[in-house]
Amino acid sequence: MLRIKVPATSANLGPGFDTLGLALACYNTFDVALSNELELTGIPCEFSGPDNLFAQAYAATRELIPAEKRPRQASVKAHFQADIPISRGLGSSAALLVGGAVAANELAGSPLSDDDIFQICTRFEGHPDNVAPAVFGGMTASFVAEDGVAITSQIPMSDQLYFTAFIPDFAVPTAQARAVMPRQLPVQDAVFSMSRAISLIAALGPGGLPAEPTQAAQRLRELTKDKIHQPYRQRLIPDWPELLKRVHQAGGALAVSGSGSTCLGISVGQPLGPQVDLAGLEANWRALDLPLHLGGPIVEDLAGENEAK
Ligand SMILES: Nc1ncnc2c1ncn2[C@@H]1O[C@H](COP(=O)(O)OP(=O)(O)O)[C@@H](O)[C@H]1O
Ligand SMILES: N[C@@H](CCOP(=O)(O)O)C(=O)O
Repeated sequence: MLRIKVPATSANLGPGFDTLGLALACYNTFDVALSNELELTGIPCEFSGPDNLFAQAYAATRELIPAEKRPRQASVKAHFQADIPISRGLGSSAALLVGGAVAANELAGSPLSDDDIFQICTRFEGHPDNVAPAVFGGMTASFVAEDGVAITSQIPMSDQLYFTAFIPDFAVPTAQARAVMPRQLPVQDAVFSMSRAISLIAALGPGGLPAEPTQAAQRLRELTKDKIHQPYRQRLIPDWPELLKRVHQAGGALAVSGSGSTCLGISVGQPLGPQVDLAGLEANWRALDLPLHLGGPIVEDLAGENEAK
């Protein structure tokens, strides 16, 4: 029996639509073993059939394993402990895909590389920005080349940064949040976001922000602005203007996390969770101060012996 822990991810970081993402220390944990039949436990029953994303990624990854290394047992039993909230913009779908792909690979003795896992899961997810940090950890910038190959780079991060997930009690499925975006954009809106995304990458690196805390917060607020997706998605989050005001008063910046509904707070020097009052908003919100997760998914052999051997 193997235990696989895959981190939550927060994509876009404001202006880096479908490009930037980071891994956060909140996990989906999958206890997995080879089996002749698919058996998924610990999940809401509406998500437990063969179209479950974990099961789909498992099956697709297994097919890519050379026949001589493919385990004889055709399927997997997996128990989920899913701490990543579903359809809240924290990469729950990417975590399931990566969990399934890593399970298939590990139970076959790891014939595939991390990059293979990244390619398989990106094809399912349709964009690489959650899958890359879920597979490689830290903060990543990613794109899919014209030949269909996904490419990612790790971005060095300052250790002075704090990330806070403000999570509401309502879901926004990614498909819905993509549907509210316009099909075409004015060039000046694209430039608005592109210029901030590039400067944001530099700003989040070691020594990338002004040393004076008020100026650092001001710079982060400017660099997390966006005109590609946030203006449209903020309308799906009725508390956005008030939450933004409170986060700014607490000295932080705020971006829609992935496609929402979670909003990601970024601050320098101290976490925002204890500083931001969440009372009196329309929705019920909770704040989770989450360290960056570095490295890939965590794999532990619970039985001391991998069944594939
Ligand atoms: N714990 C889980 N168990 C089963 N399916 C899940 C789980 N978490 C996520 N999913 C799948 O992922 C979908 C949510 O994906 P999406 O709307 O992109 O949200 P997110 O922003 O959380 O990735 C769900 O509809 C379901 O199919
Ligand atoms: N770039 C995607 C990211 C979706 O992230 P999720 O965590 O909401 O699945 C988008 O903005 O649609």
